[in-house]
Amino acid sequence: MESIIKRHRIALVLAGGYGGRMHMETPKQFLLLQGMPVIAHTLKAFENHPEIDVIAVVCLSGWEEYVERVKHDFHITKLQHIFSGGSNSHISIGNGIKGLSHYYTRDDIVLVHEAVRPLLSAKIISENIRICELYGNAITAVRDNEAVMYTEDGVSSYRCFPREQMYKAQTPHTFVLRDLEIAYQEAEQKSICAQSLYTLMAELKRFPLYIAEGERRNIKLTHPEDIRIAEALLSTEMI
Ligand SMILES: C[C@](O)(CO)[C@H](O)COP(=O)(O)O
Repeated sequence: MESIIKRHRIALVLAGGYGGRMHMETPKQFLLLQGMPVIAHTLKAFENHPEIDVIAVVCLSGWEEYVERVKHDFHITKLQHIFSGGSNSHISIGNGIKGLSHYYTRDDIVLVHEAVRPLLSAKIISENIRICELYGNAITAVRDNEAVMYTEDGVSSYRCFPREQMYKAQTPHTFVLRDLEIAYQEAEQKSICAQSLYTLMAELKRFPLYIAEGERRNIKLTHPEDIRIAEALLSTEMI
């Protein structure tokens, strides 16, 4: 009889940054949002999703105990690994991939998500898994609703892109572990330090990248006003 090996679906949550643009002492992934740490909202989204088996966090140095406390206080039972963050997101993702490679097989699926996108929905997680299982990868993205101006000097623009063809990348970015390992090996050989996993994969051009429908509310907390926007979005959910 043919043996059926179950593929793990792993959420790799990135919480390794300082969030300088937020101008707060506390890194933005640990700020409170409706009385609950931002990262707790994010971890809950994965914890509550039936298709996610394991959660791993890439954590800013010195905040590991805080994450352990969040795990305990908010009953994040799927959180099984905390890996060290690096000095930028490229290195942090690399640390996460190396860490996961010790425990999981190369066919397992990894959803790489920024802790500072706490309004992640179950629908986006399901869509990432569906698209990745169908095509081999998934990048969460939303259609753009504004014109995009291309500029080289930040002063003038001579080029625009058709709006219908523009999408904004969000996270999760979902890949099989094998492709993540290969991409990071190649990045190391070519000394590439990418801004995000999406930009790395786009630059390497190893395969097409497939869109998983995102949501406008899946915002990334970057600037102080984003906290108020997220609070407002969360309170509309409760009505
Ligand atoms: C990954 C990302 O959120 C996709 O839009 C974005 O590239 C991250 O950018 P940041 O400069 O690291 O916040």
